[in-house]
Amino acid sequence: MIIGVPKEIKNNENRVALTPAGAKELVKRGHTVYVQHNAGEGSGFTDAHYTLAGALVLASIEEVYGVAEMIIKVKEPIEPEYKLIKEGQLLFTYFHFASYEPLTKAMIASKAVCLAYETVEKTDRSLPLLVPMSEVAGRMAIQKGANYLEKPLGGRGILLGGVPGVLPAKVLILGGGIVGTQAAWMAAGLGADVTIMDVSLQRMRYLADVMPANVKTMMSNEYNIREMIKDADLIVGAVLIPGAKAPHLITQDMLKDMKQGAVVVDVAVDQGGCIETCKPTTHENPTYVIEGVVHYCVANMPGAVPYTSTLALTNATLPYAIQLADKGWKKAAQENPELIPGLNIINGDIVFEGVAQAFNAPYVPVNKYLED
Ligand SMILES: NC(=O)C1=CN([C@@H]2O[C@H](COP(=O)(O)OP(=O)(O)OC[C@H]3O[C@@H](n4cnc5c(N)ncnc54)[C@H](O)[C@@H]3O)[C@@H](O)[C@H]2O)C=CC1
Ligand SMILES: CC(=O)C(=O)O
Ligand SMILES: [Mg+2]
Repeated sequence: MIIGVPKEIKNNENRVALTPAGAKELVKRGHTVYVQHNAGEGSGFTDAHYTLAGALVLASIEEVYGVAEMIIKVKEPIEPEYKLIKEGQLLFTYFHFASYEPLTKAMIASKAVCLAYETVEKTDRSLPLLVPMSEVAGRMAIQKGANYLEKPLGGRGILLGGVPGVLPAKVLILGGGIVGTQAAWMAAGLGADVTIMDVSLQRMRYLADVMPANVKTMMSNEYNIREMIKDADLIVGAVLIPGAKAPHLITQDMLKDMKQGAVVVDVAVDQGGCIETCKPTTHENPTYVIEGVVHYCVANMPGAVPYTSTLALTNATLPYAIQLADKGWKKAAQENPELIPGLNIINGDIVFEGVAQAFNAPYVPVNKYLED
C-alpha cells in the first residue's frame, strides 16, 4: 500500500503519526511510505531519519495527499486539508466528529473512508488509541491547572499542595476514566485535596481501592456537582461517552457559584466539552475568563509535549496501521472487530451512530460496507 504521512498543521501540533521505526516496519512489509518534508521535526525526527528507515520524503502536503492510498495523521484534517482528500482514500487519525459539524460535512463530501483513532474499541470497551493521549492530557491537566491558578496568570493564587499549616487546594475531577485517573495521581502527588466524580460505581470502587487517601470518590449527578463546584479551586473535565458529544455537566449559570480565580481545564473539549462555557482554544492562546473563572480548553494538549506523545501514540497506532496496510481497511476490519467502531464515515455515509445523532443526520449501519 502507498502510505502518506503529512506534517500536522494545527496550531502548535508537534506530533507526527509515524516514527522512523514505524516507517521501517511498514517498508519491511513491502509498503511504500511517503513522509512530508519536516513532518517529524517537532518530535525530534529529521528527514534523514525517515530516509534511512526506507521512507521517501516529499516536499509538499499536496504531494503526500495526492499519492497516498492511506493517510496516517494525528489531528483531524483542518480546513486547508479538506480539498486535498480524495474519494476512497483511507484516513487514519483522530477526528472527534461529534464536536464539529463542518468537519463531518467535509468528510461526507470527500467520500473518503474515515477511521477514527478515538473510537477503535477493544472487547473490554477500552479505547486503545485514545488511552495513550488521555494519559498525557490527564497528567498535563494538573500541570496546566497549577500554573493558571497562579495570580499573574489570572488564577486565585493558591498552591495545589498548600504548605504546613495551610490547607491544600481542592481539585474536582469530572470523569474517572483515563484522563481523570492520571489527573488524580498527579494532583494527589502534589498534595491536593482531590475528588473524582463518575457515574460508574464499578469505576469508583476501583479508584477507591488504588488511590491514596487524599483522593475521594463521589457519584456524579447535578445535585452533587452543584455542591462541589462551590469549593473547587481547580476542575478537570474528563467525561466521555465514546464518539458522542460530551454532556454539559457545568452550565453557564453554575459558574457564578464558583470561586473567583478558580480554573477549569476541560480536557473533554475535543468532544464538545463537559463545561458549557468551554470552547476550543489553542496552545498559543489557551485561556479566557468567564464569570471570573479561568477556562483552559486546548483540544490538542499532547501536541505540546511531542517527545513523549509521538512515541506513546505511535506505540499504540502502529499495529493497527500495519493491519490496514497489509489487508486494506475492509479485510482488516472483518478480521479485527476492534477496528469496526473506528469506522465513522465511509463513502459519504455516517456509519457511527453517535455522530449521526449529534447532527440529526442519517445513519447507515457499518455492516453495509463490511459484507463481501
Ligand atoms: N484535549 C485533549 O488534548 C485531549 C482530550 N482527550 C479527551 O478527554 C476525554 C476523556 O477521555 P478518557 O479519560 O480517555 O475517557 P474514558 O472513557 O477513559 O473516561 C471517561 C469517564 O467518564 C465517565 N462519565 C461518563 N458520563 C459521566 C458523567 N455524566 N459524569 C461523570 N463521569 C462520567 C465514564 O464513566 C468514564 O469513567 C475524551 O473526550 C477524550 O477525547 C483525551 C486526550 C487529549
Ligand atoms: C485525543 C486528542 O484529541 C489528542 O491527542 O489531541
Ligand atoms: Mg461545550
